[in-house]
Amino acid sequence: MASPIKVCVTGAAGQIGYSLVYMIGSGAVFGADTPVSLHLLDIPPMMPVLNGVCMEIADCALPCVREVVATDDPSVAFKDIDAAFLVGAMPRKEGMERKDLLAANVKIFKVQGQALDQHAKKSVRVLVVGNPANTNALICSQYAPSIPKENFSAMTRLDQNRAQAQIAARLSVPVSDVKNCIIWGNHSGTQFPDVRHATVAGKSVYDAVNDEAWIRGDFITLVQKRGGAVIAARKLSSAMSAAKAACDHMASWWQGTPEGSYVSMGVFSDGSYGTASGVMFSFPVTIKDGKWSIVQGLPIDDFSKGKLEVTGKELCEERDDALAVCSAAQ
Ligand SMILES: NC(=O)c1ccc[n+]([C@@H]2O[C@H](COP(=O)([O-])OP(=O)(O)OC[C@H]3O[C@@H](n4cnc5c(N)ncnc54)[C@H](O)[C@@H]3O)[C@@H](O)[C@H]2O)c1
Ligand SMILES: O=C(O)CC[C@H](O)C(=O)O
Repeated sequence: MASPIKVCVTGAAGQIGYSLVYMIGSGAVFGADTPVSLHLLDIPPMMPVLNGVCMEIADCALPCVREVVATDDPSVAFKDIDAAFLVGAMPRKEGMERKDLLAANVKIFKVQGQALDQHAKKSVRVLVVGNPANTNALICSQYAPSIPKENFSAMTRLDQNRAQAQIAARLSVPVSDVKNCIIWGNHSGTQFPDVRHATVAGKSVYDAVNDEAWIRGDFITLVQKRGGAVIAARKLSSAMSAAKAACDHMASWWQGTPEGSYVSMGVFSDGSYGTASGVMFSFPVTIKDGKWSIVQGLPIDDFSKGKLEVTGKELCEERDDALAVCSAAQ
């Protein structure tokens, strides 16, 4: 076995953390032959709970787990790490607005950006899960200027998984047959789940579904509102599916995308497809040797263009609000 890679999970005592640390420890992300050193961060009042999580990790007897570091100190948690899952943040509860969440959470990502800048490897790959994920990833990157901005990403893989699962259910096929559903823009109610270029067992999803009104209507709304529907049902934010998606995202980033497949990731926008630049916009990407590239040249019709504009506008507004919160906090 190679030497362990250092993987940090923040919010490790929380709901998503509980599923995520097991999945990482089981080898599902970095490979069954890759040993990991788990760096688990949470806030001081959660240390007893985190201690219980550590006990359970030990009791899982996972061959990949070589070391567990549990701490409330970001300088310890981020020391020389290769990969970070930034989950630690407040989830939205029923009745809470997105703006309330932004004000509460964005400051965490400023502080963690600064800590990553000082303590992590410059090659660290950072996945932001905590909401508002795209804008938190932007702020984190902004406060970590010594780390390339390409090393920061936001999670929209849960939305992609949700979209692919809905298409599979509609067509009564295994979800593994459905590929290349795209999530454009923000991980929010303005995201654009797009199946124009998706395939089912190699054929066009659009043709197989053969119902444009559904694809442009109920399907989009269902995916956009799925997180809220889970909160309404569970009285808690999605956790198992979020942890699975975080693993899928990091596994794609680490291991690359298969030929002909792409995945959706919130990444620093260069203005591709006429989108807002300077925000973390979710695009279809391919990944090779640890580097993502935005898939270029997909035809975009007027309907899609309108959707890209709406979600891009929201991301610009969130960025401006977040920067105001961060400068007020100085
Ligand atoms: N991007 C997505 O698709 C997606 C999906 C689901 C949930 N989320 C978001 O993930 C976040 C976590 O959700 P959860 O259900 O696990 O919440 P949770 O409340 O169960 O757990 C969050 C954990 O983060 C910890 N925490 C808070 N501030 C911290 C800090 N500064 N440093 C380290 N840890 C800190 C808390 O103590 C808690 O243990 C929320 O913001 C939620 O909205 C995102
Ligand atoms: O707060 C929300 O509405 C969504 C929570 C989470 O990001 C999800 O998608 O399940």
